[in-house]
Amino acid sequence: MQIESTHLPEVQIITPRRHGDSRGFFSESWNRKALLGAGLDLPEFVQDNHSMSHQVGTLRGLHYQAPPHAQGKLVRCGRGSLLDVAVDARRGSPRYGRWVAAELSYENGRQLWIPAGFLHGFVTLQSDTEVVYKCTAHYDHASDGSVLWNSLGIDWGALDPHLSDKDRAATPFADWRSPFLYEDKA
Ligand SMILES: Cc1cn([C@H]2C[C@H](O)[C@@H](COP(=O)(O)OP(=O)(O)O[C@H]3O[C@@H](C)C(=O)[C@@H](O)[C@H]3O)O2)c(=O)[nH]c1=O
Repeated sequence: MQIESTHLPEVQIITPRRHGDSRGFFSESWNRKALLGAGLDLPEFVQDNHSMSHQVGTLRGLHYQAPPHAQGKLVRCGRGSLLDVAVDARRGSPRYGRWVAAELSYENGRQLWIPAGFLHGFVTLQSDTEVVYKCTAHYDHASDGSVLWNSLGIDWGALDPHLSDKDRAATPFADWRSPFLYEDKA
């Protein structure tokens, strides 16, 4: 397992080892003990999600659930590829509004760890891309929110993405009052 930091210190890229043989490969896609041993203290996961997007350029995001239902997410790709994006949305954070993007694909096996307090979204780079992710809180419809995908200067590589009605009508980042607060642990 390999752990890479990004320029947002709380967001990390985890790449589990793949044991390949003539049949294909085997991989431990989630191993709490191994991640704890590597210094990553991920909270308990309570829900797994799986989505599939037909079109290249399908964009889902930028999503969050407000506290007390805020979710941390461990995201990976089951089929195809995507650009996965996390945005620091904690008011008072020195990195408020900064974002990181990582390409996750079936081939590269990378996972992105996105803690609570960050917006999450992705755009698909291949047709029929499947995204699978573990969440630290259950879905709560009333706490669910979306920030407008193109209001942060993120380079999505797609100018006219396929969006849900909810995401098309989302609030621009500058007009949005984040429900997240930065707690400096230092
Ligand atoms: C997210 C979610 C949705 N749903 C339902 C609500 C709705 O009828 C249908 C589709 O929901 P959405 O349009 O919100 O799906 P989607 O746009 O894929 O939303 C997801 O996007 C990514 C980027 C995330 O980070 C996720 O947390 C989630 O917000 O599924 C659940 O039942 N449970 C869930 O956990």
